[in-house]
Amino acid sequence: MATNTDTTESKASSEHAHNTRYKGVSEKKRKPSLDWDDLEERGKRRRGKEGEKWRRRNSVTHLVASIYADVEAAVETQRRIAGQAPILTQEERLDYESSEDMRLDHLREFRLAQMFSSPKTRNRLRAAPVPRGRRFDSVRAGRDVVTRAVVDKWRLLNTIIDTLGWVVIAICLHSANFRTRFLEATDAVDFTERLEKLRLHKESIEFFAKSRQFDWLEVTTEQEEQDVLLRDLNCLLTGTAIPKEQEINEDEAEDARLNADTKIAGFPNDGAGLDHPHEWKLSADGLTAVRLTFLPGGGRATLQLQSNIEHSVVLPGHRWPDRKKWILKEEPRYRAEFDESCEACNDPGAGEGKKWRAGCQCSVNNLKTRLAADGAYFGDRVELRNVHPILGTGVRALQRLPAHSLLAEYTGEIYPLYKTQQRGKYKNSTYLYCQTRRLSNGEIENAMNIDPSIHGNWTRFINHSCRPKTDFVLYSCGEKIVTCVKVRKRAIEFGEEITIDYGKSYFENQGLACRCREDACRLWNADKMKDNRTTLRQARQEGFAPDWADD
Ligand SMILES: C[S@@+](CC[C@H](N)C(=O)[O-])C[C@H]1O[C@@H](n2cnc3c(N)ncnc32)[C@H](O)[C@@H]1O
Repeated sequence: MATNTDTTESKASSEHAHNTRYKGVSEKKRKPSLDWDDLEERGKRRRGKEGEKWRRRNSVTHLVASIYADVEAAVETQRRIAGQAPILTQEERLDYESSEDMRLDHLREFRLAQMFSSPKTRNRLRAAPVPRGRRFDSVRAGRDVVTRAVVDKWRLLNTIIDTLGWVVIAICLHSANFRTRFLEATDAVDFTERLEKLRLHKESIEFFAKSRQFDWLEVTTEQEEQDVLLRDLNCLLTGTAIPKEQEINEDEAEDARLNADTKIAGFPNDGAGLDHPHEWKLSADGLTAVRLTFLPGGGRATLQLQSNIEHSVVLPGHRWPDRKKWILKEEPRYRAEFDESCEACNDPGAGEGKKWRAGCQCSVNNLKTRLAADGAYFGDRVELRNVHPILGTGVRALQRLPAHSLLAEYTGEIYPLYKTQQRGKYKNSTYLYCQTRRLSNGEIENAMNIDPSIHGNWTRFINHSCRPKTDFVLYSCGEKIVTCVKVRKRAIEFGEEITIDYGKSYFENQGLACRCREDACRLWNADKMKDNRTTLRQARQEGFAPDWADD
């Protein structure tokens, strides 16, 4: 995330590089230093004739002219664009697919890949009208000569940059999928449809890239900036991979967070000074990102930052009424007695009764890999965004999340049930989830609270819907039983809000009326107190009463 500190640091380092470059050159003769935001800002600020001139100077045609200075590149580019050679031969494609480049690209192309491969999009494309400015060429297919439309790549590139702006195009260029699709576009409509999707999610793309600190932010001077952009545009036009693409190494990033842990017992991120992308949310208009906070209950409570933790934590010091019965004294979630194997590795554990021991140390990540048919990683590619003035923060999918996939553990602080009856920080948290336990006689009982008010992950921001897209599910995993969020029988598409069913009692206990706006909404007037009850009139005025509702 480009936090304030990051921005200040990158600005400082940018200034340093700028000063080194122009050492001994008078202030007047120095070119101003730029960062990506400035570049974009300058374009926006310039209006009228001056703006027109600026845009022309910075237009892709101008940049592409420089690309053409390199004759070899130009020949190659023209050859490919003119369709005289296939854009990628079968062999080249196979090469690419098995290469390191593809692996590195994978992390960048998360949303584009899904966006581009949606069958819905493809069907709509087929039905789309023929655009103006379409050209044709002929290719031999067996004995036949087939006439097909080809798109003017320059014009297409100009349109893309006009639509997305420099910052977002600079990010998109780092997606191998985006580059391949651009080269493959044989029809302007083909790309226009995709471009529209990109435009709609422009801020999300920028937010995602910035919050993961993609390397295009590291360029320091105007010259370097143009060089990088030219290089990347050249890669786009010639169908080659961007050299030295930055690998976003999730493991390393996670290690950094975990190592800084130890300062405050139990909570991996505290004191780390490193912000996790899911500790930030985008405003409704997508123009700003703010750090997430929570105001705990209790008299002297102060606003606290919400931090991201990968796994739930049971802090020592709580008095657990049934602790005597536990096999592992510090772990209320221990997978004993359940007669269930670990769902990640099938380990059944060994021994009986009080002697029973789990034999594996699997984590929810092992579970995810095991359950995802193709080993894909789900769960991190989401964004937190202000979805509604009343609902507040919600979660949007930034990739297609297949039906039945396990998304993430519902993480938080684990403490005994009675704590919520006490005054102070545990009272009435709106994020509270009650994990259940199956007794040996088969009955289910409420077992413990998971409270992500301060320490949790993105799942705590999932809003309720009476037609939910996910469920809370208990899994046996490693030594424990963990609560996870799992997609229901319909896949969640890119850009959709992820929702879950909180249950009727949640709304009744909170004295809250549901505002999910679903036709099937059953809780639009679930407020607990009669005198605080939402009337049909109110609900209609606010637009969240279902059509069939009767007061
Ligand atoms: C677990 S939090 C979800 C994240 C929350 N929107 C936020 O901004 O932190 C639950 C709270 O979100 C709001 N909320 C979520 N879904 C809702 C719904 N369908 N109707 C009304 N309020 C809802 C309520 O204020 C609820 O107490």
